[in-house]
Amino acid sequence: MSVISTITVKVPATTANLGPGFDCIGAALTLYNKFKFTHLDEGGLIIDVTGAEAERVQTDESNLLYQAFLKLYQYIGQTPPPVKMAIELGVPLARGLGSSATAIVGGLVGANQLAGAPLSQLEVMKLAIAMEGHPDNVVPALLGGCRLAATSADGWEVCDIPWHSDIIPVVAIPDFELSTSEARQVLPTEFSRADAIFNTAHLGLLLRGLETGQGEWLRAALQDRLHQPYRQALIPGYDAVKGAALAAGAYGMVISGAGPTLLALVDRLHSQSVEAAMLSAWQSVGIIAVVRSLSLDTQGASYQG
Ligand SMILES: Nc1ncnc2c1ncn2[C@@H]1O[C@H](COP(=O)(O)OP(=O)(O)O)[C@@H](O)[C@H]1O
Ligand SMILES: N[C@@H](CCOP(=O)(O)O)C(=O)O
Repeated sequence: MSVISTITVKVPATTANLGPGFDCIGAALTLYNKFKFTHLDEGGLIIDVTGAEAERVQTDESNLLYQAFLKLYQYIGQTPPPVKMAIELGVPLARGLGSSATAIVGGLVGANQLAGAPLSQLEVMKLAIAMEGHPDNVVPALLGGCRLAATSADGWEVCDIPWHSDIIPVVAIPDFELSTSEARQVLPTEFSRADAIFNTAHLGLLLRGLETGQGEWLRAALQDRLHQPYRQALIPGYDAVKGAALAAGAYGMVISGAGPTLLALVDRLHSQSVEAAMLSAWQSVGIIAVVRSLSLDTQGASYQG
């Protein structure tokens, strides 16, 4: 068996929703999965996974990275080549940090490069959104930064949301999983006019708060009535961790994506005290967590080889 070509794709974790922006806004974070694709001259599919919780990732054709790889070849009307995929996990699985989006974006970008780049970045983005079912993880995972996606007559309009450099995202990642599909099942399908207005107003305020770093706007903006009230019960310790983050000086705390990771937005001065407070609040209810201050990834998916 010999190697025809290789490509390595690095994709950032993402935090979706940011409170009031359910299913439309997300930000790429400085935490990464790496995917190495080796195009072989013969054979079928080989998947090798390393990193924490590697044993939890499927190594057959049901693997999401491979499903995305396949999707691109189907889209361009070609047979996928024999391939070895080496997955280096840096993004924890099913924690609300967009691990599935890394696999979807990684598989599509890797396949596109191995196939000689037949698709534009916009076409890859559309395929990724269709696979994930919502844009708020895959768009920032592909493009980097904080991104808002809205449907348009032609598909999607995506815009870059300015993020003030003083705003630090602190993620508190507990040692239990919550699948996104499970956390979507608890959501109502209809909302009151008051709740729709509440979220519209708070998302508008959030965009200005992120851009300016204005503390009062951020403090008021990080509220939501579309998903968090229904998901909090799935996250033991939610109230304790939120209380601790706010008392330590965070602007606010929200569920990262569908959870269970909790995300605090904090100014530089308070990031260490907020980290410590969130960690000890979770410990106090018997949950082991990893808490980290991260930065915004501005590059999105990148590749070499
Ligand atoms: N690096 C990866 N390679 C292959 N599949 C992955 C990878 N990361 C995540 N997945 C798949 O996505 C699932 C988690 O998706 P999801 O429940 O949406 O959580 P998350 O919030 O992390 O995106 C995993 O159980 C696994 O099936
Ligand atoms: N808008 C989605 C985001 C899911 O993010 P994930 O990181 O948990 O996959 C939702 O809230 O369901």
